[in-house]
Amino acid sequence: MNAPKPALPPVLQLEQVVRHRAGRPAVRDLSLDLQGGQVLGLLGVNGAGKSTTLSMIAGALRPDSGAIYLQGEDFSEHPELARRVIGWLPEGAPLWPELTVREHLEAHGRLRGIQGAHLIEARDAVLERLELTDLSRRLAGVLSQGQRQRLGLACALLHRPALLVLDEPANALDPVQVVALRKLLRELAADGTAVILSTHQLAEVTAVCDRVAILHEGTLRHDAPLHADHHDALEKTFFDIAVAGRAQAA
Ligand SMILES: Nc1ncnc2c1ncn2[C@@H]1O[C@H](COP(=O)(O)OP(=O)(O)OP(=O)(O)O)[C@@H](O)[C@H]1O
Repeated sequence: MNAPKPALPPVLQLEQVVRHRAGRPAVRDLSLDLQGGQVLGLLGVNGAGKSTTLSMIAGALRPDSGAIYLQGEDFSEHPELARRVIGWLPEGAPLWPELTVREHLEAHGRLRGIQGAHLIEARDAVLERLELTDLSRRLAGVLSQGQRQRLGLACALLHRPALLVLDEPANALDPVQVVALRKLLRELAADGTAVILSTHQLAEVTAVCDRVAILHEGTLRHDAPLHADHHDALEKTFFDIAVAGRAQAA
């Protein structure tokens, strides 16, 4: 009889993560994990702690306490894991205006140790996937907002990360591109990529996520599976948490 395969560790694991900003708690005691192939929607009102959480996962901010594990390894002991394991689209897709679209992708690839023919192949594949091939020689500084967003996504995807961390990925995309993005995220998940996606658009969450987490004042208030037909239930849960939080604060 074959021995059972050892279970893979979660792609991402947060254990009691705490982070203060400007002396106030921004994320409190946050624990969650994410398996390959899962798409987690992260919701919360303004200031709930979503971007702070994503920045810690991507390695741009350090937790004050608690631990983050990537593929079972302690991130604080192996910060270099971020470059290999994570693709990050920060809020607003920051870019270098004086570099062209293809130069951005080549720079991102080199930072991750991809070179030569592999780099060209990876670059051209994401250019095509994000419908940027015709813009590849254009300077980032003259791209439209939606085109910038797609370039940010292309940079995040270039090295085929196991975990995609996306802050408002549908921002500034036109409706055709929004639908294309949903399809892309579902395809990546089907290939085993874990995705964590922060947004204010409940419709984006119900369209692509199979799980939803809601943060309020830095605390995880809800973490449950989600089905595409549960939009109304999600809206009710979100408003219950947001409105109750406001009433308590008043
Ligand atoms: N650079 C910063 N310096 C000081 N405080 C910050 C900074 N960035 C965020 N904060 C504070 O940390 C808390 C969490 O903010 P965060 O940006 O993580 O929330 P968010 O859920 O992403 O909000 P939004 O939906 O408005 O983008 C807020 O109280 C915010 O004021």
